[in-house]
Amino acid sequence: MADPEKKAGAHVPTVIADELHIVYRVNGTRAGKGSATAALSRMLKRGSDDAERGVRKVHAVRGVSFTAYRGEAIGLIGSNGSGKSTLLRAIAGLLPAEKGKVYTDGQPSLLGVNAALMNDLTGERNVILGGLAMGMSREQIKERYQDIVDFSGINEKGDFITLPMRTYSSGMAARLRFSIAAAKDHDVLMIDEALATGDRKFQKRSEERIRELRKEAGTVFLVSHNNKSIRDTCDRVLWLERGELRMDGPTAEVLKEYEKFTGK
Ligand SMILES: Nc1ncnc2c1ncn2[C@@H]1O[C@H](COP(=O)(O)OP(=O)(O)OP(=O)(O)O)[C@@H](O)[C@H]1O
Repeated sequence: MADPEKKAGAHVPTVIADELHIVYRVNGTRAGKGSATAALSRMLKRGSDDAERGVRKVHAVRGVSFTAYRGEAIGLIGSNGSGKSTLLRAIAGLLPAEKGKVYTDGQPSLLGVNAALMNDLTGERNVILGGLAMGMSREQIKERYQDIVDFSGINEKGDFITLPMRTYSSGMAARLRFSIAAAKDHDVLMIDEALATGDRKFQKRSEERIRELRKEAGTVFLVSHNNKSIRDTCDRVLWLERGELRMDGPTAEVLKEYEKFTGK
């Protein structure tokens, strides 16, 4: 349950990014990349600089700073490859900062379209696993199990929850992932494009749940290319372009500029 004291306190920071830089290192970008001799020569060159060893750097996030507060729903927008998913993964603690820092209050949860559930296990087992992975107790999961299944709508077209997840369509799998993640009250919940995958009816339900999660005093980040989803759920938007924060402000203002930029 959300802490009522935290709830009452307006402007409590939950995530602070301070001049954050994220750099990916990609191995094997020189000729003969896959061969054993290339691997051996890389090992022998240990200690020399990255470029010599055939390591390419991708500077995905460049000096991003912002502070997110409790009760905010923040949209992350920007063209393909602008660094949105990278920024979320860094906030979740899945990627190290090259320079700068991320501070978070509580454990942020990242819900991606690719969030790892086990394809060979049934939906039912995945609900339990996912719940345990988020730190819920078996009793809490039992209590919320039916709500999760009902919310996902997986059983609307037959008893699919007892079938392995590999038999689900991509939309059904995304719905189940969202439903599992949304069953818990998160301090910081980050959603990567999950809404775009469900059908319109499910999108509406998810948007409703995002609004509830915000009321429960958490902070929600939503990455989406769907400006309507952003408009309907977020009150603040961060616009990234080429890894830099181009604009940070109220949804209407930022979307207006972004739509000018994309020519819509
Ligand atoms: N694992 C990785 N290794 C190397 N480079 C990566 C990796 N993942 C992403 N990148 C690079 O980092 C940059 C930012 O990618 P990111 O996925 O964060 O963008 P995005 O804004 O989420 O894009 P999209 O809207 O297409 O999902 C891109 O240049 C991409 O090529």
